[in-house]
Amino acid sequence: MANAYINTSLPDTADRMLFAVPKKGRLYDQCLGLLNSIGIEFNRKPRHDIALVSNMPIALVFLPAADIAAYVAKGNIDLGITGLDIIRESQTENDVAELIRLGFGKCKLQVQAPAANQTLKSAEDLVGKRIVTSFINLTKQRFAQLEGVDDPEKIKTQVRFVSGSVEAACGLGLADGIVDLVESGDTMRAAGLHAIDTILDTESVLITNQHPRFPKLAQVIQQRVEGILTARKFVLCQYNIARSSLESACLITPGRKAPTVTSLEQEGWVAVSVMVEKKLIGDKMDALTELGATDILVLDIANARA
Ligand SMILES: Nc1ncnc2c1ncn2[C@@H]1O[C@H](COP(=O)(O)OP(=O)(O)OP(=O)(O)O)[C@@H](O)[C@H]1O
Ligand SMILES: O=P(O)(O)OC[C@H]1O[C@H](OP(=O)(O)OP(=O)(O)O)[C@H](O)[C@@H]1O
Repeated sequence: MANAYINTSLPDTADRMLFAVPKKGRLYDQCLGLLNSIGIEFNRKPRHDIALVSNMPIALVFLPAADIAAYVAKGNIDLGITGLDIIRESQTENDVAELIRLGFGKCKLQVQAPAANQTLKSAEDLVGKRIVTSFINLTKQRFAQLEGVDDPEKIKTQVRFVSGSVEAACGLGLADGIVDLVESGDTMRAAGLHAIDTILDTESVLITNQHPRFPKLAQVIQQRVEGILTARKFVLCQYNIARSSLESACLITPGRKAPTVTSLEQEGWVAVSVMVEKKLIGDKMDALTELGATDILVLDIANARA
């Protein structure tokens, strides 16, 4: 019998790798920025959650971040970007392969309690009390540890699910403590809460299922992402140094593998070109200046490949 429901406005994704990215929320802008920097071109029509990539055999699928790990784990989707917190909460860590930590969406899953309550100083103080959270599984696992119980379903602490505005629960008298994501801490401070325990440090991750249908293409995406992350993490530092000081200079800037050294027209001097971690560059420049290096230049790296 013919398929009674054929939606001809849906793009044909047969023979394309399905790559899920968050459709909105905290990770959305950074994900789009990453897709752009790895050269993925697409045109997403308004209200459409599937977009065909024009320059690669990939279809992007825009999904709620909270669902992506489960789709990838089940094999419906080949590749995805989501938070580590979501992978752990949806208990999919054994069914997905973590390819790369992406360095954005960094925050902590914390137990928070009213700052004014002097009796709640650590997570142990909430054992047996009421907790509200969107992270039911991770919260139950943490309290099972604290209670010394093997089965998280058998804890005496009462853990209740809410889907958002978790921080309001204590003020409304619905909870003694909450478990939620914290980045700057502003949301919790505004709600009169403070951290008494950290359950997980999370960030966004590129994941694939254990049996990817397009392993070569997934590897290409992984390599491109790694290149962009390296480029963001390092700068290229160039300087001139007396050959007699080259050994000391190489100790200051050893590079990822080794510095490139070229001779200068000026007798006894060499030019050095080397990758340096961005966060260390100020200290390195100071040390090189002290050693007598001149013409120190620092250049951004647009892309990189090992
Ligand atoms: N404050 C934050 N700082 C950094 N990363 C965060 C923060 N809040 C959430 N994240 C990360 O982004 C992921 C998605 O969170 P987000 O709140 O955007 O979800 P959402 O799918 O938009 O849901 P919602 O319906 O609540 O908007 C989280 O699982 C976490 O990995
Ligand atoms: O420590 P902060 O920098 O204040 O960030 C923490 C807030 O960010 C997340 O929510 P989000 O703002 O994404 O909205 P949501 O409550 O709708 O999930 C989280 O649930 C906290 O409420």
